[in-house]
Amino acid sequence: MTRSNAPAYQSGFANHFATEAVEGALPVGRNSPQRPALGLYAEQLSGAAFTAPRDHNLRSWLYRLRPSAQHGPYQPFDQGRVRSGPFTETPPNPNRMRWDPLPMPDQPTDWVEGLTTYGGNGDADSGAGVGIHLYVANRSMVDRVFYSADGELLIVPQQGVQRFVTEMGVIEAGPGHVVVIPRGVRFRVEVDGEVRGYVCENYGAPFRLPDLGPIGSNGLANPRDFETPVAWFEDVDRPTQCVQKYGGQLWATTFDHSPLDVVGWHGNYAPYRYDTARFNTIGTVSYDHPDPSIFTVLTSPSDTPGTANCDFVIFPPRWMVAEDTFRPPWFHRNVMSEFMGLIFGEYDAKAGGFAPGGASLHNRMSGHGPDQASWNGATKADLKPMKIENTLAFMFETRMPIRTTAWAETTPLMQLDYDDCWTGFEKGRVG
Ligand SMILES: O=C(O)Cc1cc(O)ccc1O
Ligand SMILES: [Fe+2]
Repeated sequence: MTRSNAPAYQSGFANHFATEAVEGALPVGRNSPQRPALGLYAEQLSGAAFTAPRDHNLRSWLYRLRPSAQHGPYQPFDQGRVRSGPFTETPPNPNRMRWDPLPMPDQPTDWVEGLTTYGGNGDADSGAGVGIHLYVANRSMVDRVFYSADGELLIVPQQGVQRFVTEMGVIEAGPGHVVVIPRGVRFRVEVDGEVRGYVCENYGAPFRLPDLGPIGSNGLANPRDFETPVAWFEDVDRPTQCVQKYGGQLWATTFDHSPLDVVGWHGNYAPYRYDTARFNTIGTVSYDHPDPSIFTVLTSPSDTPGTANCDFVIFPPRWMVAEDTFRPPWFHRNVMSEFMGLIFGEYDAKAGGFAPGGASLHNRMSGHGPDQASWNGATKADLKPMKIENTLAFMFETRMPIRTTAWAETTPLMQLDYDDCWTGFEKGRVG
């Protein structure tokens, strides 16, 4: 395997970048010259319809050692625990669910082999919904690359440093980072030990920054803090297996070379990472607990204004100063469905049971909120300014209910006693 040097990045969200690993690889003033420099092949990678409005149009031009078209037929590949929308393995289930952390593998396992689908909604073909996966791995992908034709991948590492060696450059990420790999972009994941993380496979509109409304022109995730790698390529003539997810199934073919051979590229369709430590968290400075939409990092809008196909929301370290307020998340029922994960620390609504690497699901209109221990603590707390520290939780919040896979409903990781964290609240006193 070729190891890249320390990755370098370009700053900005969905900028029109131009980057070349070898000087002169990029044509100047045109995209498709009669004979591209250095004998390279020009290829357009479209992430939006050609005719998408300009501010939604996503495409990049890649200049590569060999055309992407140079391969034989794809054959079905072992699905493992990967599933896809439409999710029909189990009937819709309104129950609140929580899972213990996905254990590290006891066999050598790479990122593709360790991918496990918990659930999702919508339908990959129709371009609406999400697939929700966790992954564990303890070895690098070797002579193997992966891509999803079904959706963009929002990856949330939870343990271990991981290198996403993509066609368009190398991204290093660990707990606290998020990585987005656009639909169709091929990559391998290199690891130095055990890693774990979460994936939102977004079948819908690509993630973008949320509007800020009255917040103004700065705040939440600032565009400058998104990092896209510079061009990087390898010139490797060993057979390389390319696994793709297409139409909900895994397929594989073998290239006679590494397809990570893009010498230069330009455009606004590219992978990126974001360090959540840079999130400008906004909250109340008076009273009440605001809706968690103020913590939205990225949103995949649907056709209904303000009603996301998926919002990616984080619960980062922050000051709590609200007066006369129950400060943790309130009890609530939500038309949107909420899948949560924990990167590190403790989540302020759950004093126990929600562990880093675990997950919870609160589907449409299911009652949830603080567990009893958190409620007890927060109702008695002395409301001095207080910092929630050393914690990072997140939520994939989506407009359609989430259906779980058969694996997720039957795994021993499922906490069958989850409901108990809300039993035993004393009745209100009216008499
Ligand atoms: O359910 C959860 O813990 C997520 C959540 C957090 C919050 O602060 C408000 C609403 C909400 O759904
Ligand atoms: Fe919630």
